[in-house]
Amino acid sequence: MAANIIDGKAFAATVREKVAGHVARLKEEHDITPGLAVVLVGEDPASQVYVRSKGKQTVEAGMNSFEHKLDADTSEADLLAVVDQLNKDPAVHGILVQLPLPGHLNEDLIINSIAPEKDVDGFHISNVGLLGTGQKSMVPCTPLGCLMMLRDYHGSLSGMDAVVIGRSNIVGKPMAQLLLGDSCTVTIAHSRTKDLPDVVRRADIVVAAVGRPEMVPGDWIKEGATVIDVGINRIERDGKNVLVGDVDFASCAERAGAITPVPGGVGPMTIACLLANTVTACCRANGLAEPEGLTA
Ligand SMILES: NC(=O)C1=CN([C@@H]2O[C@H](COP(=O)(O)OP(=O)(O)OC[C@H]3O[C@@H](n4cnc5c(N)ncnc54)[C@H](OP(=O)(O)O)[C@@H]3O)[C@@H](O)[C@H]2O)C=CC1
Ligand SMILES: Nc1nc(=O)c2c([nH]1)NC[C@@H]1CN(c3ccc(C(=O)N[C@@H](CCC(=O)O)C(=O)O)cc3)C=[N+]21
Repeated sequence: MAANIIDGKAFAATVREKVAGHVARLKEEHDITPGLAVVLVGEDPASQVYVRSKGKQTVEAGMNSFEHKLDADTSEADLLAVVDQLNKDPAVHGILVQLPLPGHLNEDLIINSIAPEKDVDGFHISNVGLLGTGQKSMVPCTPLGCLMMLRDYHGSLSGMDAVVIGRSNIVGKPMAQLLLGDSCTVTIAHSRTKDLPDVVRRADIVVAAVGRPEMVPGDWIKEGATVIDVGINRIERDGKNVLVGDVDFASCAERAGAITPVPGGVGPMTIACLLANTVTACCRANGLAEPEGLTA
């Protein structure tokens, strides 16, 4: 079987269009412009690329973008002060602190200092708890983007067997919560999982979020399964720098029913969902009805 390619890039463009529509309506009817603040500590080149692309797309959607670039040796107290200032700023509806942070900074402490209602990454413990108990929260962008593509492709996910490979707080765990919320039977696999190939072979839905280039080969994939590749790995191939996912695309596409490519799959959806979360946060902050179809 040759898999259907799930075009995350095109899907993300439709999400951004919806976002832009809501932004225009907020301006026209309420004189409100949603604002997203991104805090980048240090000069990690990949982070800089991502932050730039996010800022550009925020402005293209009609929103305000605020960028705070801090030195790699910024103290915890100084970073907390920046977050505090953004928490208090009424023009800022969403705050994202780019991860990973330099080693001397306590990530949990910093993330939990963000006002939960402005935490558009959905990483604050309050949002994690709300998501885990099925209450209204801010939903992490990458898992939300994956869920949107899965729902769009399958309609209902109810009763499907899903395997999430990876148990990080930013991707694996919230992804598993969302799939559970949609009534999948969910398995979370990780580096200590016994017989990963066997676990993956049972899955109707495979979400790979490992950070190991092309780790999942096609012969682990059940015929007709849906494969969502979250991995973003820069490797050198034939003397060139290329971007590959956590699954071996060519062999997985031979067996899967549908698969997301890298680049052009989950990545663009992540940024689109960040914009969507910012609009959602802005509506909630102003007591306005939330846009439909932009949250989980
Ligand atoms: N497209 C996008 O928008 C985004 C992409 N990413 C990408 O997704 C990938 C995962 O990111 P993230 O969750 O932050 O990564 P982490 O490094 O935080 O987590 C990786 C997970 O994979 C597990 N793992 C590692 N090796 C194996 C193995 N051999 N078999 C099974 N499981 C294994 C680890 O297990 P254990 O817990 O036991 O160590 C861990 O739970 C990366 O490539 C990252 O770049 C991340 C965020 C957004
Ligand atoms: N607080 C925080 N929130 C995040 O959401 C967050 C983060 N920190 N740190 C880093 C990871 C990674 N991440 C990506 C987003 C988009 C692409 C993306 O758009 N990728 C393009 C390719 C881009 C390229 O060519 O490099 C694609 O897959 O098509 C990739 C990776 C968000 N992250």
